[in-house]
Amino acid sequence: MPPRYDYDESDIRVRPGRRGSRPRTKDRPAHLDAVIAMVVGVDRGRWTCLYDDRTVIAMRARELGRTSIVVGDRVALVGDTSGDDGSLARIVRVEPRTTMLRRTADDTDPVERPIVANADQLAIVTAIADPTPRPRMIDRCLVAAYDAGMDPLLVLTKADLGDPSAFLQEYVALDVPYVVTNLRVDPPTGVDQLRSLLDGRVTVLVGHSGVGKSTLVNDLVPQADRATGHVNEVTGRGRHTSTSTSALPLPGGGWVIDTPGVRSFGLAHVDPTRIIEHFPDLAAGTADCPRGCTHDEADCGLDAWVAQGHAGPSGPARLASLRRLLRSRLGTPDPDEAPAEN
Ligand SMILES: Nc1nc2c(ncn2[C@@H]2O[C@H](COP(=O)(O)OP(=O)(O)OP(=O)(O)O)[C@@H](O)[C@H]2O)c(=O)[nH]1
Ligand SMILES: [Zn+2]
Repeated sequence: MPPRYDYDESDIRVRPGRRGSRPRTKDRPAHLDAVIAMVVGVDRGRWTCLYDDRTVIAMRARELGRTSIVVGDRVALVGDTSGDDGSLARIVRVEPRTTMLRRTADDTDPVERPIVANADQLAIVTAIADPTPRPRMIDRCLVAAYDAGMDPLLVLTKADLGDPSAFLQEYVALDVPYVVTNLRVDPPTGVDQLRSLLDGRVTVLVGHSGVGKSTLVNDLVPQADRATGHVNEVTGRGRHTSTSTSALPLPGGGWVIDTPGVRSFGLAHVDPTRIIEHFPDLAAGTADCPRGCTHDEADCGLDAWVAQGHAGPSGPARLASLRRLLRSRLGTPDPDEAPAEN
């Protein structure tokens, strides 16, 4: 079998170039001299890449058209890869991706927005209080993680503000690993455990503003300097870091990728008939469903199954969450969900 490449739609759509002379995908030069770098930041048409411990700023080659290039992507660079001040390399190719975390603006928006490539873990960061946990947002993130082929991880912050057991009880049936942190004690608790869960992996952090993501990242990556507004040494860009996605190397190996601004996941790209598969605690309960059950209808077998306690104490809430998601996905907006932000 030929290798599968995760080409963007702009690679396969045959459309004449604006001047009619742009090379087609198959005619692209091979760029045998290219080096492979990792994209660690994106800002206004410039990609910050890490190659051989050098931070190289690059632009996108014209021949790539509108191919999306996101943090985590492995890219082929040509031109000036010195990383010297003012130097600019050129991205000529995006390597095949192992995973792609995507979202849409809302549940019916047809435009997919790729967020991060090649990450293998999605850390869903929630505060025990301040701000109040939003279980449906967490369920959405879980669906996004499973759909992207990433392992979810629950990070529950601000343990000084309340008892996490009730919250965790909601997710026991899911078998999702979790860690509880408290940075208001000396020494802070949970951070070492979190560090070991991130070790050697590429983890994307998502969560609402104020849950303590930046504080955690600063703890995990001492030179991260998140959200201070200074030029960031690792990403090399001068923009206020908390407004752009960036990948930071963990001292113990692996990467942590902070995604400020991703407050919600639109899931228009997830096939509604597959959403149930992303609720592993409920999926087994569909055995008694009628053929083609949408799981949001009177005959659905899930009601009885959940009522019998098979999905644990959180079953009813999770079933309600599944149905909200299905309705939203099918175009009935949920008034309680905050609109997604870019
Ligand atoms: N009580 C308590 N507060 C914490 C803890 N960790 C962080 N905070 C505070 O929570 C507030 C928000 O933390 P940030 O790290 O800025 O939160 P964030 O998720 O990065 O928010 P954005 O930058 O807006 O995306 C800050 O005032 C932190 O000091 C904790 O363990 N307990
Ligand atoms: Zn059903």
